[in-house]
Amino acid sequence: MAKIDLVNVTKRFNKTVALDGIDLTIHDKEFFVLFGPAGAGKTTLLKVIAGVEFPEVGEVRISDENVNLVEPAKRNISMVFENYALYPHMNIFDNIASPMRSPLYKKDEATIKREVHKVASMMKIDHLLERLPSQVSNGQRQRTALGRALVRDPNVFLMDEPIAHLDAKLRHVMRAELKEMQHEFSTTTIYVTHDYLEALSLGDRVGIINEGKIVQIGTGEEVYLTPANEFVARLMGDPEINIFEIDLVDEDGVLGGVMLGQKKPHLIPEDVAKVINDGGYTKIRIGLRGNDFNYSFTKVSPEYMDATVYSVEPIGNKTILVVDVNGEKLRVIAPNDIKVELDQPIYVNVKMDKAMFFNAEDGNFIIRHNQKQLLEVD
Ligand SMILES: Nc1ncnc2c1ncn2[C@@H]1O[C@H](COP(=O)(O)OP(=O)(O)OP(=O)(O)O)[C@@H](O)[C@H]1O
Repeated sequence: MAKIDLVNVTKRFNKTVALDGIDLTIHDKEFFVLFGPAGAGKTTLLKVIAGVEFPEVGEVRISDENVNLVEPAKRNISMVFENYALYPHMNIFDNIASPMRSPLYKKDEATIKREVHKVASMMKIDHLLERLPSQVSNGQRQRTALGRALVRDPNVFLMDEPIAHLDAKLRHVMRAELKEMQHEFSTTTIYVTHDYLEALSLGDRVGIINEGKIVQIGTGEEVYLTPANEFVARLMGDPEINIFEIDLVDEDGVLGGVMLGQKKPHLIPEDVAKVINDGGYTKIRIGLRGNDFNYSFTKVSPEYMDATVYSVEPIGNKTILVVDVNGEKLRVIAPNDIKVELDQPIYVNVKMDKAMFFNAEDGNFIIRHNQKQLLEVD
């Protein structure tokens, strides 16, 4: 049982502010994903919770107790890093058992045997217990490291990109397994990643961190569908979301947006128009993900904009088309069997009902169509 509170936590390394006044509560038994770009402060945040870095300002509380002065070994926190350090001379069983043989958390051998087998079966490595780390695969080594961290029954489980170095296929498998195991953990977990798919699929909630500050906290759906600002929108998704300016035009009380060098405005959905009008926003940018376009090789209607194919990048089960609309390059997702030539004419229309509207002044999210209903859907 452990709830974690960070209260105004600031950590500097000389002139670098790694954590800048972080206020954050992780609920008991929550699987919380910390997501952000390189250098954002993710690892430092874990280290402050583990007690291996000390914040200059602020408080770390575990289960409502201030642990600032509690040394790392006494916090009963397990950490798994990308570079799992297994003992090379010990077999998998002894590696997993090692925390339970340490003086601080010592258990009797019968308990150790039971716990190692339980965890090993959860990790699907129970047939490998006699082998040395050098005799198992990368993925199995990683599972051993996860098992070793789990076996101690820690109050808190900190994982720093534990599967980042695995190849894409194995990462996919491990991601699915971690999700399955999540229910069995029942241990408050903070999981660091810079892979947005991992963030979206694993977390009860996702916290997005940038330059030492928490930018947004929400469920995967919330941060994907309603990112707090353009920065979060750009982080979430591959290919990156398209964000460009539109000029608002009011024709007899109906709000439209002129975009991408077109003459005719696109109609802005009524619920969005109301929020934009009520908020007095004048400079707007819209965000559209790769799926939020229709395209055709014939001009099916006047709304379709003239474009040309700028580049074609097949990636597995889809193709990313970069199309040029009046000099603006848009990333559009197409099926992987699409037949297309460079510089070929193409006609593109935007799905305004999918567009996210941002305030161009500060990059903050304003609204999208049907927002409330979208977030209510399970
Ligand atoms: N021991 C240290 N000494 C000096 N600067 C440090 C130290 N540890 C971290 N930093 C700096 O603090 C900032 C945050 O680093 P941190 O490792 O927490 O980022 P991160 O989000 O985990 O990045 P990554 O995804 O690249 O691992 C960075 O600018 C980093 O260079």
